[in-house]
Amino acid sequence: MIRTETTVDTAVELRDVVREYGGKHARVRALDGVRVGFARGTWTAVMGPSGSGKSTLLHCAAGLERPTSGQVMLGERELSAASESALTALRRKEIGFVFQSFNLVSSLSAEQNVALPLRLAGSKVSMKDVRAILTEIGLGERLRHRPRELSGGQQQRVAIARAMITRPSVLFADEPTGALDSRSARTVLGLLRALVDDSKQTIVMVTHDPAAAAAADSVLFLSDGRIVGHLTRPSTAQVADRLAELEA
Ligand SMILES: Nc1ncnc2c1ncn2[C@@H]1O[C@H](COP(=O)(O)OP(=O)(O)OP(=O)(O)O)[C@@H](O)[C@H]1O
Repeated sequence: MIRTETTVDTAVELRDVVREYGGKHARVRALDGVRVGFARGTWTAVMGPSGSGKSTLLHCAAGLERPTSGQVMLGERELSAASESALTALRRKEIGFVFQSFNLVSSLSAEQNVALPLRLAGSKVSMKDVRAILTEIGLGERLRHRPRELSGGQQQRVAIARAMITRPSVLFADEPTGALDSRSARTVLGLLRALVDDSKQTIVMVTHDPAAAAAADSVLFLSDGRIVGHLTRPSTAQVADRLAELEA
């Protein structure tokens, strides 16, 4: 099995995960026996051609979808065997998710958006903590702004703060820089790097952008639902070359 680092402290592990879609006559095997462990405190990018299974891998690892067979372990707990209610609780407390399209609630301010996961989980909301995290990511002057009053990069930073407020054991990101200009993308990637280096956050990120992938600690390559390669601390050019080979 590929491990993203040699350490045995694995935050999420996929064991022989198969995910199929469709009925008997139009079956698609989106993941075809994926074995991988994501080490705690590391940042992994997942790349591959369109349709190679990247989003499916992320959704299975985050407990948003169940594998057809195989196991998904979040630390010691088997996500793939959890009941719906246990899964919902785990997703609220242990898993953070950031999307390409930010998915902020448009009627709520930045600070209300960040507080939302705590309210949903029925936890006590400390607005002091909410403001501290927004200030830390450079949005201390924008606490009361609604999403439409913020730039794309600022909205994505609010979305990251919202995902981090419950201190999840893993942060999953699906194309977090896909909708951003290159300067905002660099700011968001810098924020993710700081979370890994300073807070030992585990991040698993799907991206199409070789420069974003090169900001991670390692890059996994998928093709036809299988892991076909792994690079550690690659350059942007190395990532682009490997992707071009897979797309050829
Ligand atoms: N809900 C679904 N129903 C049927 N087929 C699906 C479904 N979701 C994904 N697939 C299929 O599974 C395969 C993998 O899809 P997935 O979205 O994981 O790929 P991807 O690598 O993320 O693609 P992209 O880069 O284009 O977003 C594709 O063939 C896709 O058509």
